[in-house]
Amino acid sequence: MTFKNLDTSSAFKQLQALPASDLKLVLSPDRIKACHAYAGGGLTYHYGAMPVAQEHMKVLQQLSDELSLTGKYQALVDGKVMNTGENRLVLHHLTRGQVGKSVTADGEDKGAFYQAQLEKIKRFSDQVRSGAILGSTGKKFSTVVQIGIGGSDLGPRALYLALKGWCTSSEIELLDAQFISNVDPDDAQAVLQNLDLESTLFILVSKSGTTLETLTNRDLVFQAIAESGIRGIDPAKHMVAVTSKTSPLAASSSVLDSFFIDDYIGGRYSSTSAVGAVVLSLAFGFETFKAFLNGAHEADMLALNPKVEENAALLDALLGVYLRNVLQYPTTAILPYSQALSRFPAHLQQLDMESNGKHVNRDGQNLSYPTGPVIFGEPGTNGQHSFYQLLHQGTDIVPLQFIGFSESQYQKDVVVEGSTSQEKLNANLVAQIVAFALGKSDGNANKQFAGNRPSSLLCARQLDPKALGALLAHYENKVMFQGFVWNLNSFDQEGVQLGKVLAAKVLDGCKGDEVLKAFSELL
Ligand SMILES: O=P(O)(O)OC[C@H]1O[C@](O)(CO)[C@@H](O)[C@@H]1O
Repeated sequence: MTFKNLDTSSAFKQLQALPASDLKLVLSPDRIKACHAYAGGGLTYHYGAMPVAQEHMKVLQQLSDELSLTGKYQALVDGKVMNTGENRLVLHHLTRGQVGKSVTADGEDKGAFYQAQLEKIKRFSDQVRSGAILGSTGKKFSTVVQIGIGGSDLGPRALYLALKGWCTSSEIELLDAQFISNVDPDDAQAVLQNLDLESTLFILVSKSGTTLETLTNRDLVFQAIAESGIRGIDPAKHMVAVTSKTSPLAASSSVLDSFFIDDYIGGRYSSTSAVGAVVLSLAFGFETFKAFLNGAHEADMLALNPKVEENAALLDALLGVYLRNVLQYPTTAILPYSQALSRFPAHLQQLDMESNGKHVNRDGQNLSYPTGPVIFGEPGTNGQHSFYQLLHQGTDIVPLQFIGFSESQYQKDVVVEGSTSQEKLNANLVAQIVAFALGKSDGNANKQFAGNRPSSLLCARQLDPKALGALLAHYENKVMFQGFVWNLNSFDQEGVQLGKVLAAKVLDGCKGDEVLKAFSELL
């Protein structure tokens, strides 16, 4: 398999020569109906409002073939070392099903290892939810609190919020889930002050077992339990750990139980491993979590298809490359028209920017072309009343990714002025796509909308566990394919180390560093 930089690709040179399609001329009902690809879990990717024509699609297929994008995905799931920076396999797909060959590493079958952890999580969550496992003072657990940061927080938190409404309306018994991530002591305090500690189970999540924020928050929790004055409460019976077998946390005796991941699951790709499985199975029950995994696995299987027009994640990735590297747009907005996805853009920020925010290729050589875009987003319609002004009339063009659903989760609605709230929500979504694409001419320049602002849409009937699993996997696979196109390693994160090292130096008295000292005296 050959790895080469994007600027050495002949298909990429052809792509650069193709002018963008003028959306104001090409957007039509036929085009909207024709331009879509199934993404799994009932989710469909629509790209009619992207500035590309049949010639672009032909060249994107050539680019995909020339760079062996699906071949690289196949190699990844077959167990080739794709995290070159850390010399590790990349196995998060295996946490939701077998996509490639069986993979053996560290003397064990990795599929069997993830499956065994999942079965252990099923047994544990069933026992907690049924009351077979109780808190140390005999109370049933009603709240779970995840303590973790980055990938040990953002994905599970976003997914919990995404499915809470669906589970409630499906009459699934819920355990309340809360999250503590920031080392700001006010984050932990805001959660701790409202808890009934006797009926709370804490989930300490750190793959490395060394993340200072997480260990500090664990100690704040232990301190709160010690200071609670509750007779007979045993902190060790109120905490479980999710970590890797090689981490310092693995041997801890101060937890009720431990669940394991390994070095082949990157933090930001860990939502489908024990990192997400424990909290989501406890909160919603294992069956809901399993349905979510099935949605993700379906998307993973679809992503193997070498035909670009039939592979939603690959197509989304390649269209993103066209926007980033040919049209030179530096930003992408993620706009879910679903309140349940309120934290999903925050998860995608880590997924995309920690993966592809790189300036060297997988061999450590400087790249001469732009890589991962800046990602930001908010749920519509709230965003419309905030930053959409710049999106419509600002000097930069920001490509947009809309996410929408025909039906709400709670299915409780009201008709006001002839339409339900869900109809109003989706009317806004549709209106925005068209407003961005077609614009509006006006004699008054202040009221002029230039149009030609590209967008895509991921939509399904309802945000249920399968659709959510497919949505998550769609983005993971998109980011992976873009990393292949840019010839970088999407699976390490050296860029977050320097700040950690300097913070430790500050805590250690700055060690003679005058610049650090001057700044530290400000606070
Ligand atoms: O699970 P851990 O080892 O505590 O790491 C937390 C997070 O820290 C990071 O390494 C970056 O700071 C993320 O990639 C990761 O998700």
